Amino acid sequence: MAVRIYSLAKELKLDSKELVDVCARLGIRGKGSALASLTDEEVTKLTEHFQNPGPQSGPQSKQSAPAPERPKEPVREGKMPVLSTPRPASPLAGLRKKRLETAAAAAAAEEQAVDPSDSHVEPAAAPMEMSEEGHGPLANVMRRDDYIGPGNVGGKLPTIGPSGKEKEGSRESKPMGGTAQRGRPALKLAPIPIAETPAKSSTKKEEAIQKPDLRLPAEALRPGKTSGKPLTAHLKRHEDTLDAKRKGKTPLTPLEDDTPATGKGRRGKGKGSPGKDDAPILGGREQRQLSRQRHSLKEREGASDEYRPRRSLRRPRRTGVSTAAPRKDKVVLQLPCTVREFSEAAGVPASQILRILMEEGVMATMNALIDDDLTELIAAELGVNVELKEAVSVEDELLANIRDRQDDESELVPRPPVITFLGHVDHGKTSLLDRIIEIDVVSGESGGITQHIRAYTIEKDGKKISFVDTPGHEAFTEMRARGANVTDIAVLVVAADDGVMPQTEEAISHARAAEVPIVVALNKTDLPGVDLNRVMQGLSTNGLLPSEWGGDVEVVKTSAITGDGLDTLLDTVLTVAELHEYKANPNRPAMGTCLEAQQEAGRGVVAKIIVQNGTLRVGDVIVCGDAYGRIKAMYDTLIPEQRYEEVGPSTPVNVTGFDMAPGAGEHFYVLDDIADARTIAEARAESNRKVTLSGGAQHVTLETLFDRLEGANEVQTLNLILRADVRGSIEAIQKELGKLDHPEVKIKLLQASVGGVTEADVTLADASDAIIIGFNVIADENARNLAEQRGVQVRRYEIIYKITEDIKAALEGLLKPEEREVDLGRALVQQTYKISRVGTIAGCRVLSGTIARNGRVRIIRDNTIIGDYPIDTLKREKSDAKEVREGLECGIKLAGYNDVKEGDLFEAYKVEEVGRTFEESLDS
Ligand SMILES: Nc1nc2c(ncn2[C@@H]2O[C@H](COP(=O)(O)OP(=O)(O)OP(=O)(O)O)[C@@H](O)[C@H]2O)c(=O)[nH]1
Repeated sequence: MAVRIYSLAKELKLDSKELVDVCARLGIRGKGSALASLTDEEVTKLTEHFQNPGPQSGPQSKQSAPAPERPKEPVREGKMPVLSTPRPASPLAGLRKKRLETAAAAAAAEEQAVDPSDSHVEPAAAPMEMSEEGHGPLANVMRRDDYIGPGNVGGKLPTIGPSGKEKEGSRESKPMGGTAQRGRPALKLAPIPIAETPAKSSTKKEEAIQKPDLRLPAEALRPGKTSGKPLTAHLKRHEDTLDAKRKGKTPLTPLEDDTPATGKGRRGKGKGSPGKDDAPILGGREQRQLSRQRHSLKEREGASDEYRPRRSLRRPRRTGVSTAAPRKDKVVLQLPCTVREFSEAAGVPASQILRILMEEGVMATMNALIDDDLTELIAAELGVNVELKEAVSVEDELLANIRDRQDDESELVPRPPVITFLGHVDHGKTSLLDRIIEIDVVSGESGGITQHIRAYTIEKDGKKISFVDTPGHEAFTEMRARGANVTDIAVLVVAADDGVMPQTEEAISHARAAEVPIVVALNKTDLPGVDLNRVMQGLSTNGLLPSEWGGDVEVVKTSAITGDGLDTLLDTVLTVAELHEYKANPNRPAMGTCLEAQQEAGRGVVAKIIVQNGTLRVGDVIVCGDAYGRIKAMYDTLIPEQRYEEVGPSTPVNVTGFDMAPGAGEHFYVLDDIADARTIAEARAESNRKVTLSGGAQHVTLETLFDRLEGANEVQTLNLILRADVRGSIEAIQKELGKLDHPEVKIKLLQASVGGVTEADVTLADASDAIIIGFNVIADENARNLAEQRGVQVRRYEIIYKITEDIKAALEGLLKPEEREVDLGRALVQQTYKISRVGTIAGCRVLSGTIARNGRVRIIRDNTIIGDYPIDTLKREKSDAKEVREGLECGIKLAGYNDVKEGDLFEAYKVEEVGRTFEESLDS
C-alpha cells in the first residue's frame, strides 16, 4: 500500500524533508515533496536504510559531497523571525576553488564519517565563511543530513536556533536530537570537506551548520517603546566581543575555544552550538544562561583571569544608547508652539522643558502652548538656537505664490497710468474729470458732492489713462491704510479762489506718504479776480514749489468750465507717466484692488475693481477680502451695457460674481481652484468675526487717550476731524486749538469743514485713528451707525471753550507724570545690631518728621551722602510699623545695605508721581 512520505517520516520520527533527501540519495526518484507516495518496496528500502545505514551511506556520501543535488537552502520553519545570512543558490567561483582544494581531504573525512564514534571534521568553518563572505556554495556541498551521527546528541541548546525554539516538524532540530536520542543509527553519508578544521564533536558540527540562521530573541525584535534598544545592545555586545577578541581577552566562542568539548549535558551542547559570531547575537535569557554555563565551566577548568564572563553578561546601559531624536543646536519653530512641538523639534525631553517651565513658575502640560518669550527662555536654558517663525495662515499658503511672484523684465509691457484726483471739497475735482471724459456726472450728484469712487479709462492721442475719482481723499486714505495704493500719479486740485485749504494739505501729505508724484491742477482760473500768486505761495509753503518758480512741481492752470488747460494737464500727466515707465505683465493671473462694491437688484453684487497686474477674464476664480466667487460678467465703468471678456492692467471694471460685497481697498487675486478661494474667504471671515467678538478695533477717545498713549516715548499726537456749522466757527476753534500746542503733545487737525458729520468723516477717522468733533452739527444716521460699528468717537459741542477744555484735559493725561521726591523726616543711628541671616539693624531715633516703611533713605555720614536705599523693615518695639514719628525710637533695616554705623544720619523720603498741568508743562 502506498505510503506518503510525511507519514513514513512521522513513523520514523524524521523530518519529511529529510526523508525526501534520503530518498534522493537512495535513488528513489520522483519524491520531491512530503506528499509523494512511496511504494512498499521503497518503504522497505528506506526502512532498511535507516536500520542499516552503513553499507549505503558510504558510496552515497562520496557522490553527494562533491556534487550536491539540492540546489538551494531549504526553507526553515518556525515562528520566530529570522535574520539569516544570505545563501546564494549558485556556487561562487571563490568557494568552488576552495572546495576543490579541500577535495583531497574528502577521503579521509569519509573514513571519519563512517566511524560513528569518531568526531568527524568540524564543518562549521564552511558556514562561517558563508556568513562572513556572503557566499553559500558550501551549503550545497555540505548538507546537514550528511553529518548526522551518534555524536550529535540532541537536546536543548542554549542558543537561538531550532533546537530550543522551533516547533515540531522543524527538520533541523528533529533529526539532530530526536534520532540520536532514540538510538537510531547515525548516518554518515558525506565526507567532510574541510579537513583542516580541528576535529570536534558531532554536536559542534551540527550546530555549526545552523549558525548562519541568526535568530534574534523576541525582545530584540519586539516593537514598542523598547524598540531598537535590544538590537542595538546586541550589536554593541557584538562589537564588544570583537574588540575583546582583537585584544585576545575573550576567546569564548566555541570555534575558537580550545577547551575540549565534554559532550555532556547542556554545557557540551552549548559549547558546540553557535558559530563564532553567534555569541553576541544571543537573546537576553539565552545569553545569560550560556554565560553562566561558560563561567562555571571556566571556573571548573581553572580559567585564567582573561575570562570575563561578566563582560558578556553586561546589560546594555539604558543611558548608553539614546533612542531620542538627536539634540539640535538650531531649531526653527512656528509660533505658537506646544511643549511637545518644542521637545520634538529640539530633540530635548519634554520633561526637561516642563522642569524649566516649573522653575519659572509656569505649570504646563505637554500640549500647553508656549509664547515666544517662554520659547526663547527655554531655548536659552537649553542652549539651543531658536528661530521663531510666524504662523503660516491658509491664506499665506495659498496666496504666497501669487503674491510673491516676481515678473521677469521680459514679460513686462507698458501700462496706462492710474491718476487720482485729490483736493479740498468743491475745488472742482469731479468737474475737471467730467470735462476730460466729456460726460456730465457732477450735475447728477446729490448735493454736488461725490458720493462714490468713480474710475474711468480714457484715450488721449492713442494713449490710455485711467482715472480714479474719490469722494474727498478719505477713500484714498482708507485704501492706503489697507495697503492698497492704486494710484500712480496724484492730481491735486486747488481752486484758484480758495487756495490751499486744510483738505488740500491733507491730500498733499497723503500723496507724499503714498510716494506718488503730484501734479497740481490750479482750477477755476476762469473766475475773475483770482490771485494765482497767493495760491502758488500756499503751495510753496506746503513743500510744492511750482516749476515756474524754479521748483519741480508742475502746476497747470485749468478751468473745468471753459476747458482751458485740460489738454496741458493730460499731456503733463502722460509725460510724468512716461518718465516713470509704469509696466505690468498681462500674461499672468490678475490681481488688483476693489474700489467699491454694492448689492444691486437683479445683478447681485457689483464690485468696481481695478486690475493692477495680469489679465482678468470672465470665468476666473477670484477672492477679495472675505468675498469670493467666479467672474460672471465684466462691464465698462462708463458704459454699463459694454461687456468685456477680459481686461488688462490699469483697467477699472465693474464685475459680478462675488458671493458678497468685498470691502473697498481689499486686494483681489485670481486662483485656480474655487475651493481654495472659498477656504481663504472663510478663514478671513472667521478672523474678522474673532476681531468683532473681541470688541473690534478700538479707536482713540478723549477718555482713553491717556491710557492708549501712556508709556510711549515719542511725541504724542492727537488726530482730530472737525465739523462745524460755519466757517467762522472752524477758524475760532482752530485758533483755540493752536494755543494747546506743546512739545510733547501735538494736535493734528486732519480735516476741518462745514457741515454735519458724514460717513466719509468716520471712514477717515477710522483710517487715521482720529476723534471727530462736531461743533453745532450732528452726525447723520449712517455716520452714527458707522462710527458705532468702527468704534470712532464723535463728540458734540456747542461752546468753543468746552472743546479746548476737554482736549486740554486729555492732553494733560497724555503728559508724562513728573517724579517728585517728598522729604519725610530724619533719623539718627544710635546703635547697630548684627543679626545673622538678617543683617544689620540700625537702632534709630527719629529727629524730625516721620520715617515711613515704604520710603527710602539717604545715608549721610560726615556730611556726605554715602548711599540711597529703600527701607526693608521698620520696627517699633519689636513690632512692624508703617511709620514712626518724631521723637520715637525705631529699628530700621535697609534693603541691600548692612554697613550702617552709629552716628549715621538717615534722611527719609518718598517718590511721588505728579501729573503735570498743561500750563506747568509749558512753564517747565
Ligand atoms: N467757475 C468754475 N467753477 C467750477 C470749476 N470747476 C468746478 N466748478 C464748480 O465748483 C463746484 C464744485 O465742483 P465739484 O466738481 O463738485 O467739486 P469737487 O471737488 O468734485 O467736490 P466733491 O465732489 O465734493 O469733492 C461745482 O459747482 C462746479 O460747477 C471751474 O473750473 N470754474
